[in-house]
Amino acid sequence: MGMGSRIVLGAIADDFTGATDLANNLVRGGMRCLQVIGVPREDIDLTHIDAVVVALKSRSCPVDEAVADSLAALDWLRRQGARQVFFKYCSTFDSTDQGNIGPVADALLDALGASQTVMVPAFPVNGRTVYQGHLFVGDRLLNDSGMQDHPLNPMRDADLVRVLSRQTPHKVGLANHALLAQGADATRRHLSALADKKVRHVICDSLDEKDLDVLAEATVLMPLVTGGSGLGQALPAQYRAHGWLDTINEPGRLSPATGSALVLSGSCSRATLAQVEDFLAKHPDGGFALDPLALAEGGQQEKALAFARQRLSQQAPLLIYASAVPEKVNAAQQALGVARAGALVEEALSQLAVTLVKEGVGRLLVAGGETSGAVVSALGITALHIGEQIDPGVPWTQAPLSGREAPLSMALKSGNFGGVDFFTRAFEVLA
Ligand SMILES: Nc1ncnc2c1ncn2[C@@H]1O[C@H](COP(=O)(O)OP(=O)(O)O)[C@@H](O)[C@H]1O
Ligand SMILES: O=C(O)[C@@H](O)C(=O)COP(=O)(O)O
Repeated sequence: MGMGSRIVLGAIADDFTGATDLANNLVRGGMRCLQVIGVPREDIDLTHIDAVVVALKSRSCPVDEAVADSLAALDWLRRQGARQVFFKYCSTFDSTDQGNIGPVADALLDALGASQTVMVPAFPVNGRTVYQGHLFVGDRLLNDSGMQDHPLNPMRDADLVRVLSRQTPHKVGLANHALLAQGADATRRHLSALADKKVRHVICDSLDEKDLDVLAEATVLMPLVTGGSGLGQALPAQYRAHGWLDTINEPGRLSPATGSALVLSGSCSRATLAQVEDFLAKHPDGGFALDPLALAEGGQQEKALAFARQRLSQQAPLLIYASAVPEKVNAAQQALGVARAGALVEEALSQLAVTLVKEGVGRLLVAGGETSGAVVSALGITALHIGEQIDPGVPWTQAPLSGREAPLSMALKSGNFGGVDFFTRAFEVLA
């Protein structure tokens, strides 16, 4: 551990790739970080670990479940001695009017006996910024960024004070850019003046890393902070300034990667579609396309497995993907239902991962948040050590796996993250 026998930061993330994104930024800030999948049932060794991120699947589930799971994670993290708790949600504030961001934050504040928290979704390097409480993706307001059509959490309002006010009975306030420009002391005074007026949640502007540094300095002593992964990169310097954290050389050091390489993609996000296209342009014979309609008929998964075995025996680059343009996805969803189409793909990719890892795949890249959740669960992985960043928000990770001598190297890519050559460059970073 950092200094003494406790972890410094305990984080609760509402999905798996979001957890990896935060863990990645904590490592970049200089913390040794472990990601656990769900709340650990037994004691785990946290020697030489400064931060633990508990990955939940609480973004789109019913509010009660999200609250209960988050409180269970909080309880476990407090028992590990976490000095500060971080509730990580999406940099596009994915949620509905019922929740889950407001209710989870309220429950965590109550459990911690705290009266106020900040909401800092920004991730500037990936184009997510907040100005006057309004969330932008690149140069578009959130409600004009594509997120208005998200299948589970359509985001049709960019005014986060208004969005959050629909999710909590408590007062919501704003710390705007002009305030942040005055520095950490002025920001702290503003937060405390808002607290006197019973403002429980403060939406924070952030245009760039400088704003995030000010926010980290102003909030380091708060029991609970919430946001995207951007704030996660700024906090470790503050922990060091308080003497809670050693200076760590190579906080993201992993063992050498071994085994063959495989890319599995169940993401249909725009960035992933471009990455699939780029891979196929470079390796025209290297891809196998899955289709939910063919999977439902039976036989396609076996064909994919045979194809994979042949490519792997030649040590050739390999991508198995269900990623498809919206028209194709809609057609499959209309024929099979949204849930069944998704489940067929997730099941097929998970089973392929389990079989192929048993047969020697040791470097596995998975694209898509839900897809990553399904694959990681099917592999029985309970904890991921965080290593080197491939692109902002996506690191290599390593997981011990029974039946495998060396750990499995995995990269879990959130749908909209990563450069166009991600599926090939990721393995060069690892080499
Ligand atoms: N061709 C397809 N037709 C229908 N659904 C699909 C198809 N390909 C993938 N899916 C499903 O779409 C969902 C994509 O979500 P996810 O993996 O979270 O990606 P992202 O991070 O890009 O949102 C998964 O449930 C996946 O199984
Ligand atoms: O904060 C972010 O943008 C990401 O960490 C994240 O949560 C992305 O969600 P998915 O695209 O659903 O993986």
